[in-house]
Amino acid sequence: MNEPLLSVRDLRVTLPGERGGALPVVRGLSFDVRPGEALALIGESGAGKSMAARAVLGTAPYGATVTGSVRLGERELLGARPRELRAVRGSRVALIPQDALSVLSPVHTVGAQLVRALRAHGRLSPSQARERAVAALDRVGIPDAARRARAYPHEFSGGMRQRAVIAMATVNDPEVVFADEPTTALDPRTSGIVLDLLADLRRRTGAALVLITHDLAVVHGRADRVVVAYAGRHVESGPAGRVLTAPRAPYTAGLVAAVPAEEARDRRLPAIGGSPPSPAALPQGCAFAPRCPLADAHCRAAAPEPVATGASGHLVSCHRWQDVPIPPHTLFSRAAT
Ligand SMILES: Nc1ncnc2c1ncn2[C@@H]1O[C@H](COP(=O)(O)OP(=O)(O)OP(=O)(O)O)[C@@H](O)[C@H]1O
Repeated sequence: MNEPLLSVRDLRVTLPGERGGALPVVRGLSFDVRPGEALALIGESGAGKSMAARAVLGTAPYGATVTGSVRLGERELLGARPRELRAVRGSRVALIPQDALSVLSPVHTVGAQLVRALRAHGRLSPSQARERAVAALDRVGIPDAARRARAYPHEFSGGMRQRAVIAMATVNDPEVVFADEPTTALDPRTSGIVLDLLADLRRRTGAALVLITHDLAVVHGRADRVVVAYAGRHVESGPAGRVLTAPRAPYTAGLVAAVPAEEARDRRLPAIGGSPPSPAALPQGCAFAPRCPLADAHCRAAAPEPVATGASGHLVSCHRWQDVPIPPHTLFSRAAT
């Protein structure tokens, strides 16, 4: 098995809350990213996925407390000097943020912005940088790249702008690319094109991809491994084929059950009732217990730690994982009736 390229251990992010309180938004998340793999980080809105990615890249918001360990190869990134982090960011680890379009400045041409990103990390002459910028646009499928490099972002369509943002993130050939909900602003057809593009770039450059999403439909066939998070904690992780077809955590089972099967699109989808807790009002014990059909007194008292299910690399954080039925979606269809 490949050694991890990026190793995140017991990552905790606490934000300052109103009136001096503290909001624990990431609460001890651990995961590895292996060279060249596609890892999906899944969970509903508010699970702490974006905050975890920002903490890994050293861009957590002002006032956040970040603890744990983020190792890139031999290098510890948590606590590294800002200069050192800036050198790593963009060149070895890159983020396509959720509000990706804000990455592009409206007052500079797309090409000029790519040239700037290239020259920030490499010793390139202006003409070499221009050539690489055009190649980066070409690589993400922007037609007539040399001409389009001279255009401003507002002259691009939504799908083309998203491609330009991907070109910005990957222009320095990073080893790991985090893509945070890369398709939320796009129509289904453009979403498919952008996801295929990310997969294609991964194959061509050998970069690992961390796909952050709340949408399991996006993950199917596009991830080697998955990590499911809830209220800032690990729920389940392992090979995608295993976790998505035989989930052992009730929460994952609920997410899987809510994805329409190709052959049964008109079937009423069972959904997990309720909504995730606010970081300001986390329940005691397992944070999912208030929504879980299997929760018992032990679940409400003690938060579960990850345990191995026995299947290779498959971990689950649930006291009741052995009681999750097969097929798992019956857990929520039963609860819904
Ligand atoms: N700047 C901030 N100040 C205070 N709370 C924040 C801030 N940013 C995020 N949060 C809170 O932190 C928690 C985790 O947010 P995060 O954006 O990481 O979730 P997520 O899983 O990525 O979901 P989404 O896809 O909706 O962004 C949420 O409860 C959110 O309200």
